[in-house]
Amino acid sequence: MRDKVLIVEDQFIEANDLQLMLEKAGYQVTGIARSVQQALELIGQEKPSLVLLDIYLKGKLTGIDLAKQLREENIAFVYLSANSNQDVLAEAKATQPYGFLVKPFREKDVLAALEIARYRHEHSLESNFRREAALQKQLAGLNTRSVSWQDTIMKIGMALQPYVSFDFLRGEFKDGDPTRYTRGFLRIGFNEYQSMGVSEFLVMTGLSLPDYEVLLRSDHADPIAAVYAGRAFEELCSRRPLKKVVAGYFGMASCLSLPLYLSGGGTFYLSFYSRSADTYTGEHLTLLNRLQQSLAETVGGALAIKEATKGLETLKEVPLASGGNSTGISGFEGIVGTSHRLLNVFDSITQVAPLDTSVLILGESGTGKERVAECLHRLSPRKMKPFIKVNCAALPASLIESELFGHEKGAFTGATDKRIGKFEQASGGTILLDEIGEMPIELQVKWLRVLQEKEIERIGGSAPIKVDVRVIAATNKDLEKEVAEGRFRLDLYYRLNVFPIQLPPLRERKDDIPALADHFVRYYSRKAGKNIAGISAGVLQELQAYRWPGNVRELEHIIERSVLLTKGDTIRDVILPDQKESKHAASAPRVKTILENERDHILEVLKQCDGKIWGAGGAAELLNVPPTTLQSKMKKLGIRKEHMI
Ligand SMILES: Nc1ncnc2c1ncn2[C@@H]1O[C@H](COP(=O)(O)OP(=O)(O)OP(=O)(O)O)[C@@H](O)[C@H]1O
Repeated sequence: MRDKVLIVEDQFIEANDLQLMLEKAGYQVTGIARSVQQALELIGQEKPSLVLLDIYLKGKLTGIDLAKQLREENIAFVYLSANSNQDVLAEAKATQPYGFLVKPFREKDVLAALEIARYRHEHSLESNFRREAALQKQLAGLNTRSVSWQDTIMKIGMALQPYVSFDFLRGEFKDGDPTRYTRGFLRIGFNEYQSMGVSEFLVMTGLSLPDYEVLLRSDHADPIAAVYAGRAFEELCSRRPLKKVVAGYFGMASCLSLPLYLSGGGTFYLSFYSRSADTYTGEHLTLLNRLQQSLAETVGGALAIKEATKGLETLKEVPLASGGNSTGISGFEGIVGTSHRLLNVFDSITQVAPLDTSVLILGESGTGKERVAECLHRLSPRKMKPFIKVNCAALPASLIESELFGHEKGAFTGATDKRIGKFEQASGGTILLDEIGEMPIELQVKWLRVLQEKEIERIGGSAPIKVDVRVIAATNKDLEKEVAEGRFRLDLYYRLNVFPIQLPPLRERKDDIPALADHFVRYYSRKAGKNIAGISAGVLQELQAYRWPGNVRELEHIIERSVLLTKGDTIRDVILPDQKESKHAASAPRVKTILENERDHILEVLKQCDGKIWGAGGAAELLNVPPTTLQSKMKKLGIRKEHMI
């Protein structure tokens, strides 16, 4: 069946050119609309599968207004735009388009954009269906019979968390006594929540019961599900002071409210709050609206049980986290931290790990992208199969192809044997393409074919080989910028970007620094055979004030170094790059070279080991390199025995 495309464009000539172009390529054009109004009429008559959408149109409404509606109706759309200002582009991007074409465009750009849009739409639809089915199953399987109503709300919240992420969830039954059936759940770990009834809420927020009751009476809930972010959230808080208390006390920045109409009468409200302003979108509303009935049945059942078993509540309060040192969550081993930004990453991992979808991990260098890729593999049904890593930046362009796809014997000079490429080695498992932004542009087109057709061809091979591999790509580059500058193919970017996971830089999750520092102190202290218990409060303050351009990797190196230099049982001094520069500023304004730093580091370790290189407690062991390597490095760096004392 031919794909149906609607063109929404007020420039007559451009719209006609597009129509000719599309029809020539085999698309069926369902019409040309010059305004949002006209577009809606045409969609009403015949639903297109794709819309090409200009931002500026005739009439008051813009393409961005129409885009919001298209999202709700699940119709894919690609923006056509002349160079617009940043604000308009940001607003357009927030509607999550399936592509962007900047005028003037060539025919092949239009056709490629439509292809990509269709692919992405099918994939997101497919994964949405799978997600929703999984969630429905989980909700239906909730055992609400033997637990209290609070436990039921908590279980619902936990089941929804990967899909509708929240840092605070409030459930309340508004009809009748306002202090009954009200519960808040503050997220304090991946699967840990502090449950609070009205009295705990009052203690925490410092409100008196009479004040609370006054606030409750003026708190008129929404009759339909709604999302509030940015100015709308501020406005909501000014209208509804109870929301303001939650936002102010727990630091929330957006909210999604969902009324559940219970069959036994009355309405139960679920309010999801997030510390990030951009958490909730129309897609969350669509999902929750579809789940509304089953949620209402589950909650209604739980409240009815409560009536029948008054006094039999068994909710176990989850204690507040005591600044734990690791997530302790199975599958996330090795990833330390419980900041809300990191918990959101865990939610995304939980959501996508079991599927076969490609994942693109984005984040600055040292934020833990490789760790996340390992988790995705470990939590997937492919966990018993290989996990193969390829660092695209470390391979010379001439070798990448044979490294990835392998070669036949005699394929080129020097190919004396057949070689199985990394892709085939990962068969049945997962391949991580690290530093994907460095992949040479000539190879990108081959890679695109592999993703599309799931088959590879060895160099010198005569036939393609089918392979079943899940692809995870990672980069610290801004791929959209790379695309704009012609270094990365747009089509490959869209193929990879089906499920992006953005890792926050360490400076945006400083609450994780104490746990990370503690983790590294214990690890390196054990490794060096020392007995260092922790770091002083002053050092911790310095660590929290620093900006961490090198992220967790930099923190790890600094702690490792401090462990080696510390004599007592507590780290009381730490040399951070800025500090080091300013300490040396007066006497030596020159910045040290990497080799000089390496020399200093080796010397410090050698001094600490009294010049011992080999064996237990020797410098080679502490530096985790073979003794022969250390000796040749020392020679190269001009380190001699007399320097060590
Ligand atoms: N949350 C974390 N908990 C514990 N260790 C971490 C965490 N995040 C990163 N690390 C450690 O920091 C170092 C860098 O992590 P990783 O190699 O995964 O980063 P990356 O983002 O892939 O970096 P690059 O872009 O430079 O390849 C590793 O030693 C890793 O173990």
